Amino acid sequence: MSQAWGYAANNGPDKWADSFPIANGPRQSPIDIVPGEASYDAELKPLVLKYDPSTCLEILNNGHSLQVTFVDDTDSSTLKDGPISGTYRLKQFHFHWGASDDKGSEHTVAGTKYPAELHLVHWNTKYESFGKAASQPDGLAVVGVFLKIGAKNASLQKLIDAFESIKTKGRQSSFANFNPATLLPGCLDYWTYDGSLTTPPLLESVTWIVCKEPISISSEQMGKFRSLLFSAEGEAECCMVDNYRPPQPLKGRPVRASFK
Ligand SMILES: Cc1ccc(O)c(S)c1
Ligand SMILES: [Zn+2]
Repeated sequence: MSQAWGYAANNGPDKWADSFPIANGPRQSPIDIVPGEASYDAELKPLVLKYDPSTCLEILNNGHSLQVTFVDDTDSSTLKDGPISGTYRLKQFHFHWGASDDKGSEHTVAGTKYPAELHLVHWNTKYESFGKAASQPDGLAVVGVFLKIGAKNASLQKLIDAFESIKTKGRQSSFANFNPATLLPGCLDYWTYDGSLTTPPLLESVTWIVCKEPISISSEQMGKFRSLLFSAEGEAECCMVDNYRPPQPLKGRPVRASFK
């Protein structure tokens, strides 16, 4: 794949293995989660998420998704317990979504696709940085939250209100005092398994924590996500949609549930 990776026919998920052979590795993500085949693990702890809104730094269009980035030089915004050991710091969150409401999530639940999926990316502080952690098998922990069409979401609206300033690839703007905890569902029951980044370099360093309960997004708000562009200013406009990787082979991995 001579050109940069993306989600088009010529550079999308089916082509990623050309430049990133790990795409066919043993612990790739996302997966289809089959609740009846997940095993309840009574030893799994509740998630402990502590987020400090003052660590929120900026919102950006990186050409693949919209991303909100956090200051991660202290343990102000962290994930602990759940299936992980130690302390993982929040680095960023971003989304994956579809061109229509019948697709867009990366993980699926017994084959069901949600219109979008939120990823909260955390790195293990036993390593000195996100970059170092990202290459370690226990380096990252990503909390996945499904989005379901329903009531308008006031927390997502705060992100959407900034979209005009990040419409095109490479645009970023300051984004302060946002509390990512407001994007979490009320119930934090989850499935967990060992996987990877879902975008190149597809590093197999992620402990996935996928929440069972979705959060809501209205149809109008979903339309605003689809108004963002993959393309940079001055390029032919290409709507940022279908920026999701389809489920990958489980290859014998156990999927555990924190709930009965
Ligand atoms: C670190 C990171 C970057 C992009 C992603 O889609 C995910 S899932 C994780
Ligand atoms: Zn992601």
